[in-house]
Amino acid sequence: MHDLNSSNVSLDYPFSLELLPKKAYMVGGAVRDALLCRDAKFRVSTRKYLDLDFVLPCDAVKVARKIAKHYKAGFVLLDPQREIARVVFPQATVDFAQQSGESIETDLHRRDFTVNAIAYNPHTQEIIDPLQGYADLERRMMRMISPANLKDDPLRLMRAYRQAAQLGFTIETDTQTAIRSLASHITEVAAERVRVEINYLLLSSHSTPWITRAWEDNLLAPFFQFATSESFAKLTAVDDWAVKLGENWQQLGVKLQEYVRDSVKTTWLSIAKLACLVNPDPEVAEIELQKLTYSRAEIKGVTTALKLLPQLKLSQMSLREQYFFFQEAGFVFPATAVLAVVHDILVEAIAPLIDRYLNPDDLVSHPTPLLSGKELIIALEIPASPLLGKLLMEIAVAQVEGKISTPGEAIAFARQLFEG
Ligand SMILES: Nc1ccn([C@@H]2O[C@H](COP(=O)(O)OP(=O)(O)OP(=O)(O)O)[C@@H](O)[C@H]2O)c(=O)n1
Ligand SMILES: [Mg+2]
Repeated sequence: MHDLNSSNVSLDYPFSLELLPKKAYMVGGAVRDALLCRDAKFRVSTRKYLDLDFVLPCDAVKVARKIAKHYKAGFVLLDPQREIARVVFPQATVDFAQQSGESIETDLHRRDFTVNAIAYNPHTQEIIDPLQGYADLERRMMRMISPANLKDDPLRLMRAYRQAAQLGFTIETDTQTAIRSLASHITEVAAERVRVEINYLLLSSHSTPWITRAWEDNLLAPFFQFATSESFAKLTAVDDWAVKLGENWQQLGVKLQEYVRDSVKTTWLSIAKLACLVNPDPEVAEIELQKLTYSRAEIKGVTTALKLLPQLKLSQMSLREQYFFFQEAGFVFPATAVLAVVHDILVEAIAPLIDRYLNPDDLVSHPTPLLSGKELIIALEIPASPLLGKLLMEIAVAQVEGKISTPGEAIAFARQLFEG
């Protein structure tokens, strides 16, 4: 039998196994990945942060509580009814769940895919694999346990594509057929859970063919009603251009990989991709993304990029226009730049803007105010009002245009505007 210990794979548990009852099983992704890891060529992603799942025949919450207490780790009661609790260590999250059904085999039969339905007893090193998940791991295949299980939790329909993408697997033919026929059930799933899967599928270029297939199999149409096959083709263009721009402007490449929202893994590159899938009208896009429970920062990212795109399509921008462009773009600039080239705007046309953005001393993209609002109030003896904001803005523009460069000149310039 396949033995996790017969290999050079070491499973580092974040707690002592002595605290775990004799009849406890590790299940899910951790077992799957550990078995895959035995053969380095299967290894797709190395994980720093562990996510472990244990199934216990009884007292799951009690055991979790005890372990959390022992290590002063975080404790979250996820589901008191079904007895699921989470213990959060600095380098790992461990879920403890009450076994579903009268045996571990029954529990495994209720899961999503065979490769995720392998249990491992860390005390005895016994592997329980009633659905031949190991054989599917060797074939590198996502195979459903049954269509009924997919229907029980239709998010599993999307998990097939996400995990195939992450693991470099294929989806077995009957499974794919079942997914297609059950696709309409995806709308029964909480939007938040769908969003998490979408985000994983937007995260890397490996996933692009898989999100495209998920769309072709009708899993995404309810969420991106305006998307077409061209929209999905653009995702590949985003991946390719991100690499090309990153070669030319390394810092831009780095920024595109930065997270907008860490816990659920949205990068600026994902923002550019989302902008390809939603309606190009920012107001409509906003509604689509709200329904998918994207955060305000994520929605702002997409709508800002969409709003700025038409400006980049125009020829030469004046310094004044560039100043306002950067004011609006802010952090969203890298995503906007990628979106622009994907929409056939020439790299040469936006290169000067990229150079400005990456130069911290550039006044157009990173203005350093000559005067504060307070200083202007004192100098001109005017009250705080919207006019003040306008004057400060005109000072900034005049500075960008090289008309003024000292606080004194700024005051004189503002006085002239104010009095004239
Ligand atoms: N909708 C779901 C979610 C999870 N599971 C089961 O619960 C396990 C753990 O779930 P999760 O941590 O979400 O996924 P993993 O498969 O572990 O994948 P990863 O953590 O790598 O994303 C899965 O392997 C699977 O057995 C399931 O059957 N149906
Ligand atoms: Mg997991």
